[in-house]
Amino acid sequence: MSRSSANGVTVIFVLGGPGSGKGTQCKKIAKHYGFSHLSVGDLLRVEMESGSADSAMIKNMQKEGKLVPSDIVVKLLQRAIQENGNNKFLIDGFPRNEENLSAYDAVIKIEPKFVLYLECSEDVMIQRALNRNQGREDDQIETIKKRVKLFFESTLPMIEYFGTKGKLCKVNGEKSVEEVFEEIKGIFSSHEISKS
Ligand SMILES: Nc1ncnc2c1ncn2[C@@H]1O[C@H](COP(=O)(O)OP(=O)(O)OP(=O)(O)O)[C@@H](O)[C@H]1O
Ligand SMILES: Nc1ccn([C@@H]2O[C@H](COP(=O)(O)O)[C@@H](O)[C@H]2O)c(=O)n1
Ligand SMILES: [Mg+2]
Repeated sequence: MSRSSANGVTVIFVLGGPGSGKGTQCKKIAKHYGFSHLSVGDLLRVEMESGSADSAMIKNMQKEGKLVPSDIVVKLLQRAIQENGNNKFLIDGFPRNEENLSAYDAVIKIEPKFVLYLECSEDVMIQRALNRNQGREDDQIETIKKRVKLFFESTLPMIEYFGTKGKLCKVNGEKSVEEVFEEIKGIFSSHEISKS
């Protein structure tokens, strides 16, 4: 039995390419529905700045647009969930590939209620990431292109896998922020998740 049904913890995976709006929408969902937003990219950035043994490796992987080994990512995620008093989590930017999902299933084991996918074209992703202006070292054109390529090669097949399991909820991420959020509210309502 999944832990979600065993102890009432709700997890939603939020996926999409770089710049598709995951962070933007997660902040709105968190505020509206009382979820805790765990951005795996942000957890890695915090770990990188902590000066831990993995700092240099994480910095290098992010700069190169590559994925950090799943055991490290899942440990950070597990700690973030355990330290948080909430029982409702949006996991943003995870799982990115099959290895991520296997490590999650082995350690955290909370079946996601559904997977929210923000679909965007490559051109829109690239323009948004380039214009983001948040000082991210990986928001420069060469790295963005690598991240987009990795998304199509490794993450999209995962997203399609969730579709075969009946877990996938896709929204048009190219609409305005408010229009995307309206679509998301419809999805939450159909899963009987109400405003906190
Ligand atoms: N629907 C939208 N329309 C226009 N701009 C948007 C929309 N959603 C997000 N943005 C803008 O696009 C940029 C990227 O958004 P965001 O940081 O939410 O993407 P992300 O999916 O979290 O990307 P990453 O995977 O790189 O962290 C930000 O500058 C944000 O303000
Ligand atoms: N599951 C993950 C998620 C992220 N990373 C690394 O962090 C970078 C930024 O991630 P965003 O979700 O904020 O875009 C990403 O390019 C990877 O280097 C990861 O390794 N594994
Ligand atoms: Mg983000």
